[in-house]
Amino acid sequence: MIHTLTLNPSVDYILELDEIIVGGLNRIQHDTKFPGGKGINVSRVLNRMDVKSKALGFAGGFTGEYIVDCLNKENIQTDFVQVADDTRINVKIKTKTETEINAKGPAISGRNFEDLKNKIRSLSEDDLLVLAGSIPSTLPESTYEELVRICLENGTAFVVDAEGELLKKVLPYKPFLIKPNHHELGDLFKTEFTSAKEVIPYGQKLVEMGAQNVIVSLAGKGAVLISDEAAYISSVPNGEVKSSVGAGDSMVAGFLAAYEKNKNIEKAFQYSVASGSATAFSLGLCTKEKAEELLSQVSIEKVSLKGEI
Ligand SMILES: Nc1ncnc2c1ncn2[C@@H]1O[C@H](COP(=O)(O)OP(=O)(O)OP(=O)(O)O)[C@@H](O)[C@H]1O
Ligand SMILES: O=P(O)(O)OC[C@@]1(O)O[C@H](CO)[C@@H](O)[C@@H]1O
Repeated sequence: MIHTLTLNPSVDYILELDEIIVGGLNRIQHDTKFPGGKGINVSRVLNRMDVKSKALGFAGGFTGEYIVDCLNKENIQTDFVQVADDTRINVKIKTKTETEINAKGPAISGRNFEDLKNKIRSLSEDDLLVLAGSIPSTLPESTYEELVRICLENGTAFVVDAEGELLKKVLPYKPFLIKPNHHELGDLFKTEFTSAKEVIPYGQKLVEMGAQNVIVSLAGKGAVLISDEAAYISSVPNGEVKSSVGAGDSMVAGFLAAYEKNKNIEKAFQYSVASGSATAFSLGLCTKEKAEELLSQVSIEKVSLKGEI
């Protein structure tokens, strides 16, 4: 079974207004809240795609209760370690552009972390763990590495969607999939990208460092999948972006949902991009119907890594 791990979940509070006046009183036209955090978004999209998963992580206080309650109401199984402080609230401000204010998250005690590790220890080779998002500031940057070592011992495949050192440190353990966006990839290699093609050699470096499959998203400019056999460049559908919060997580969920059905990397990538765009074109996460409606607009070009196209 797929398990998602959100060490730093959030209540996402989405505020819509024409413009924001810094230093002034702003009245909101529309506001919504969602249970958020990257792993939780993956579980919610998987559920909409009829794939069962269990959401793990740390949750505390009234915000933690809200998240667990929302997930359970959606029939998503949860097994969170209860922590003393409140789960964070992240503010997403949607004007003509999108501004995100992500909080730090609660303190995690040594006991909390031990309890979480015991839950990861109970996974087997029939399970897959998705480790996604930032970690609370009281945990060290080796946290994901420590957890994927447990996965390796138990034969549990894993997927990582994280930034910087958190991501770099898990590569030698051979993640099945990683999904940096082009900014995160650029930060890793101290460079910038303007097109999908430019990303390929850097994706190949991540494959050499251990990743089995690398998806790099470039928002409206497309996406790339690189493995040790080939690279695929994808177009993205045209549409109006309503909120891109969770678009990357929807790509991970879409990829896993499709791969579980057909074991075909190229088709799973196409479904992944359609899912990402379906979320970008929605306020909140995509539905299966919306993702499938966009599928025919996602064209995939295979790029052989041995030279020919
Ligand atoms: N302007 C757009 N037009 C079409 N699709 C888009 C657009 N912006 C984002 N998407 C879809 O969302 C996917 C993920 O976008 P992006 O590269 O912003 O990922 P991310 O930064 O990981 O997302 P997140 O906001 O979840 O952190 C893209 O691959 C694409 O499918
Ligand atoms: O602070 P992190 O953990 O990097 O990201 C958290 C977050 O921005 O990611 C999700 C969208 O991908 C949101 O639901 C959530 O607020």
